[in-house]
Amino acid sequence: MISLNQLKKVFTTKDGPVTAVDHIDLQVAEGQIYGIIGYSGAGKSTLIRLLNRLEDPSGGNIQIADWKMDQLSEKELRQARQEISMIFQHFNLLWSRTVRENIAFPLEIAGVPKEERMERVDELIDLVGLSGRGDSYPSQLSGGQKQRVGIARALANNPKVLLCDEATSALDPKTTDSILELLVDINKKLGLTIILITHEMHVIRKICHRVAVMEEGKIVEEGEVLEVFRRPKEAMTKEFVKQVTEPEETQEAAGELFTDTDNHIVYQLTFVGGDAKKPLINDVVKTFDVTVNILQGKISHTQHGPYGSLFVAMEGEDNEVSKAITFTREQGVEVEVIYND
Ligand SMILES: Nc1ncnc2c1ncn2[C@@H]1O[C@H](COP(=O)(O)OP(=O)(O)OP(=O)(O)O)[C@@H](O)[C@H]1O
Repeated sequence: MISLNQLKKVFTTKDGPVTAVDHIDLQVAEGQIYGIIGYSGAGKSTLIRLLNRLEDPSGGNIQIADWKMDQLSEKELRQARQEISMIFQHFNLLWSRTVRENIAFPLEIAGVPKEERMERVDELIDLVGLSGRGDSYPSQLSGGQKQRVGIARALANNPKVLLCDEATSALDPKTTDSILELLVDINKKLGLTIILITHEMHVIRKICHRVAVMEEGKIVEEGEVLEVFRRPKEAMTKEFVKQVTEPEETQEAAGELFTDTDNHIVYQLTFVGGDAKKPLINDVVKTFDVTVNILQGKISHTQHGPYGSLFVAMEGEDNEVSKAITFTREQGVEVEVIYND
């Protein structure tokens, strides 16, 4: 659905040129929820704004559905933008218009007759869970409800692609989850391709099928979400994965627990998919002469199945511990030493 080839954006500033997007190649399949994660300044917003040509590229190509986005006339761009919608961090609603009128706005621009427009608006209000709020003004809505209006408006013209620019960053965690669930719901119901940018790994973990990690305008790592969680390669990716697994807290806890004894090693075991359901610790202590102390464990759900992280301290003769670790790895579980006093 989306193909980027050597995409580049350089801004000219008074301090000289700034390369915000640096020769990016990217493919997104139809129906995918694709996440782009990076810290502030990585170039995410510029990249997403290039996709619908809110920014003009300095080089490279952008293909979305049948549109060669970098080569369109003004008229073609207007047509293409009906197929490529966007939602924003601060919703960008029209404050003097009701919910119904906000959602109807893109239909008015597209010249949809009034009766058809009203029917479509009612459908969209139902789809995003805003029944009964059609006559409210944005100022009378919560943040989550405002974003629901943004989503309904973005879906009005039956787009093929939805771009989400930090769409949940202004929302509290519970509201964030409900908006993410709505995005998954419309992805499934409508087969819509969704690209979202975020600085929160929780958002990627919860709804994305694939993820790209951005740093200094480049994509430094890309892959299926579960695979990236299981084996993050780049330092930047490992930092983002930590946002979900919380090893800092665990390291602190391990330090506290084991200051007075010696020879303790804390391991992080990472399970994905079906591995998360195996009674692995039970098998380890039955098979090898080791004791295992569980410090912290967590299973989270991703779009491709469960992802689990378990922090354990293991004690025993070196030989037995080493055999237990080899056995664990043979079960498809990643093992990493995170604390060794
Ligand atoms: N219009 C502009 N003019 C000049 N420089 C810009 C412009 N827009 C972005 N930049 C620069 O491009 C780089 C990437 O910015 P961008 O906003 O795309 O990053 P980001 O990852 O989205 O970060 P944030 O989440 O803070 O917006 C930054 O160095 C930024 O200062």
